[in-house]
Amino acid sequence: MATLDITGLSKRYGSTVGIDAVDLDIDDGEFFVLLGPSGAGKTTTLKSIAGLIEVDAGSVTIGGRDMSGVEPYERNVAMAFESYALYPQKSVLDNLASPLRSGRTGRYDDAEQRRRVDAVTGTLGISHLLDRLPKELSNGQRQRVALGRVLVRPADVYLLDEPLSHLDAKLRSAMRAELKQLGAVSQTTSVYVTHDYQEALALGDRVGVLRDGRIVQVGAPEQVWNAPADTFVAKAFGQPEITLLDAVVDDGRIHGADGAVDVAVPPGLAVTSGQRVRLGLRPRDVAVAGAGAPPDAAAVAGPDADPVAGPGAGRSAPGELRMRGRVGLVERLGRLVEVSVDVGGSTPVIVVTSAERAAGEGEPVELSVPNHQVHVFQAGASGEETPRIGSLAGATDEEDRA
Ligand SMILES: Nc1ncnc2c1ncn2[C@@H]1O[C@H](COP(=O)(O)OP(=O)(O)OP(=O)(O)O)[C@@H](O)[C@H]1O
Repeated sequence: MATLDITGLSKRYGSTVGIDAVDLDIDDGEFFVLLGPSGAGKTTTLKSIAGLIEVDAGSVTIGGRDMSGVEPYERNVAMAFESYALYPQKSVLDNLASPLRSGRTGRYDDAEQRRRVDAVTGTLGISHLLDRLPKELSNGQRQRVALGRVLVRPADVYLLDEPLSHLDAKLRSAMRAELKQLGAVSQTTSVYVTHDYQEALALGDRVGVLRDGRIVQVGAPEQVWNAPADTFVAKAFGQPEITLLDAVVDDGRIHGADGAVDVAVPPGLAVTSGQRVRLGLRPRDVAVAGAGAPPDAAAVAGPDADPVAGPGAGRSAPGELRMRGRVGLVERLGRLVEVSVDVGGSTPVIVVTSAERAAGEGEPVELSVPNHQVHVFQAGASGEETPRIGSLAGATDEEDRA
């Protein structure tokens, strides 16, 4: 059990930035997830903590002890790599027990060894494989044995690098649910690397998002989900990606998507007249109010409004943003469908909805999004990531940013 503090950690490989001034304070017993795309610096961070690479600057402190100059095997960290290293000539049981037999991390009699091995193999679903050799295992089974080898022995910190990446989706989600329940994991400070946002949200006590070697945001899963620090984080969480609509602030209102969006600036949102912004709408937060006239169209848009007038601003009900549009592409995703709705402007709004609620291609629809789920970001050049300013929920805006 130990805290893990990382300060100003930097590592270059020639001219390539591995990590750049990474700071993290991880609590004793915390399960911390590092999320980022390929090449973001996740593995470099883990290897730096383990002492497997020499960093250019910064420090790693485990349990209050500075690790500068401390050899990897003296750091009392256990690391599981995505590429699993197992002894090819040893059985699964012997592979799992070998960290307990080395004597480096304490002495365990046969009964204790067996108890520890049983605890991890039960959770990892590999109890029936104990007599096999690594070459007699599938990749997913091999990966679980490699993870078991790490978790079988007590350590101050577990470093887990995409340890479930070779499992199919179903097994992976079952396994991640159980992984955190495992006594050793729940009690040990752990850093878990993934590029799968669902895994990060499901597992992390907190999540740190890495981009180009830098930490962009650290927070509890609901914080990074509800208040992404910038468009990069917003895009990293959610599939399909968040839609970003260009808009502009004018005379106390936000106008966008060629008139489809017209909404008052909520109190507390720090924007000024003339400022360009981006409105972020997550596909699962957007509801299709109905094809053609929604049942409550008269109440929402007034008796004179034409609900099938095509793209244009729906009058927003209190608490939500409404937009009219026309359905473009409809793509089935099993029970759900992904619908692309042209609301005017150059960017379609992507909606994920149930097949029953989806309108057909070409049909007019009205979309609605709760105001607190409409994220407002600064505008930027194409491809540029920009910070979040807040949301359209005036009342909860301060809370969102806290
Ligand atoms: N040994 C090395 N030599 C040169 N460049 C390296 C080396 N290891 C990593 N890099 C570079 O450093 C950057 C960060 O790599 P790192 O492996 O930490 O990323 P990652 O987030 O773990 O990626 P992935 O998800 O693909 O494993 C990348 O640009 C990578 O190409």
